[in-house]
Amino acid sequence: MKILTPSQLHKADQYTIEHQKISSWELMERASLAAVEKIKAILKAPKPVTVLAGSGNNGGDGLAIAFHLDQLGYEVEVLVLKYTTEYSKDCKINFDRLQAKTEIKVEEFTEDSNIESLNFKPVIIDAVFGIGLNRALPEFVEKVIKKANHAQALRIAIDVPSGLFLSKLTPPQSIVFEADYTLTFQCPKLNFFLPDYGNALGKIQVIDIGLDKSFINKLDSDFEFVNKKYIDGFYKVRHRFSHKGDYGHLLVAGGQYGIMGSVSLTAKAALKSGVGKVTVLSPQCGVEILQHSVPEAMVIPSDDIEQVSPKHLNFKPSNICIGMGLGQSKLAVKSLTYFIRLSKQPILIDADGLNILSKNKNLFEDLPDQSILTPHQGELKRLIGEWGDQYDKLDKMKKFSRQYNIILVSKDAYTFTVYDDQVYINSTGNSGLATAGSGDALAGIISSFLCQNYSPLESSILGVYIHGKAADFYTTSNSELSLTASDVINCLGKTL
Ligand SMILES: NC(=O)C1=CN([C@@H]2O[C@H](COP(=O)(O)OP(=O)(O)OC[C@H]3O[C@@H](n4cnc5c(N)ncnc54)[C@H](O)[C@@H]3O)[C@@H](O)[C@H]2O)[C@H](O)CC1
Ligand SMILES: [K+]
Repeated sequence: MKILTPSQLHKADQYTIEHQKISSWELMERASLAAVEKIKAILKAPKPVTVLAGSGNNGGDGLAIAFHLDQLGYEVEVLVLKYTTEYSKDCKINFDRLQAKTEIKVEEFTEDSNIESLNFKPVIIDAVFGIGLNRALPEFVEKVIKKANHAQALRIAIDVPSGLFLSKLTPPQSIVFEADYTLTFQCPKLNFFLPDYGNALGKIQVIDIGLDKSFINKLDSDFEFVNKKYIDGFYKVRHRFSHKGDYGHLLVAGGQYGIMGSVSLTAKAALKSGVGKVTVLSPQCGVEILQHSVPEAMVIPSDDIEQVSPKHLNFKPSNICIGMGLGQSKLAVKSLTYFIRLSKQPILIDADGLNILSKNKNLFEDLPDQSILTPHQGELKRLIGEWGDQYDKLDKMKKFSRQYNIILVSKDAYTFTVYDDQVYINSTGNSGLATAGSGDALAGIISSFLCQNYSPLESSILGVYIHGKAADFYTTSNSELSLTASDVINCLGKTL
């Protein structure tokens, strides 16, 4: 799903209005009715609602939502935060409709209003600002939002949590509506996925309001929101008449004394993601552990008891995955160098392998094209250097990926896969993934798809997607904090 900018969305609005021969008010009504359906599903039963409405079209949405909730028997009150002298055309239509057709109490708030008397119902709907916010919130609006954020209420933002900027980064310490749910129209917005105010979004639900698809398809965007529809576009169905040779042979190289679980998780995750065969190059101390923990994997003992060492292989791996538990000793550096130079296919480098790369940048020249690096944020900083703000970080990631022709999987609350100036933002996963071994499992999953003839970019996008999907499956019946990397692996079979 393309991630569009506010100006692209405005253009799509206009095009749709002209080509579907509808009025802007009808488009607003369509959007608002769709939002009401989502609100009903979230609330499950009517609850008293306070609608905070602005005087622009986001406010117009809010007034339409108030009207339709009232028609459904909800107890609704409306607070209009009149931050412009005039209502937008469509907002005014909805304002007049409320006055004419309902008994709803509509209170107009301006900068001279007394905020102390303000109370909220158990559900607060934020329709104050949407994609049109272009400067700091008026002070009186800030005060109302701050009070709403402290109220004992369920908070639902319409289109964008008010106070969040979309066309630039929101200044630190800004007041932003802290939504439990954000119901956003047509596509998510890039700033939703940046850590600065990412927690203000709550659960994001995208509402397709029928903007003209042919127009949207022609729009350029560097950002793709990866959902199931996107995955279905390249996911391969297996054929009955196939054999394990069709699904590749992965070499996993890593582990050291006391950290054998890392490669065990990687090997298991690779097997649970469909690779044909896995061989682990393991320190001698880990051979028995691996034979017990992952009987489906073959094991080659390193020449060293406690660490991996360069090793002549008696088979040609389809792809190599290296780094987890590798350590950063001289021998580890030698091993990484050896396998980077041995591999003619894209190689996946994770964990200590990345830290070694950061300290031996000469190795980048030897990386096969479209190799995959899977750093968490600390490892990313060591790879690409410190960044200023989040936009600077995005630029640095794109530049790094282009400079070395590699796929960069930046693991975070929303994992960004970066290649060829495109950024693929994953839609699955949850906070439970912030747990030991989660990255080892991801490395195995992505490597597994590499061996199954997905392109390195597809392998990365698909691997990140099902890694998060497995975590989401687990947390449908378990808490996020109880999630372990083994749970992710055990749930992989539930993902596609
Ligand atoms: N295709 C869609 O996504 C549709 C979206 N709809 C809704 O329309 C809003 C966007 O409406 P717009 O009037 O452009 O902007 P806002 O309502 O977000 O802002 C109101 C207005 O206020 C002015 N303004 C901006 N910043 C400030 C400020 N800090 N202080 C005072 N005034 C400010 C500016 O002029 C804005 O225009 C979108 O989010 C959806 O909710 C349609 O309903 C359906 C199609
Ligand atoms: K809003």
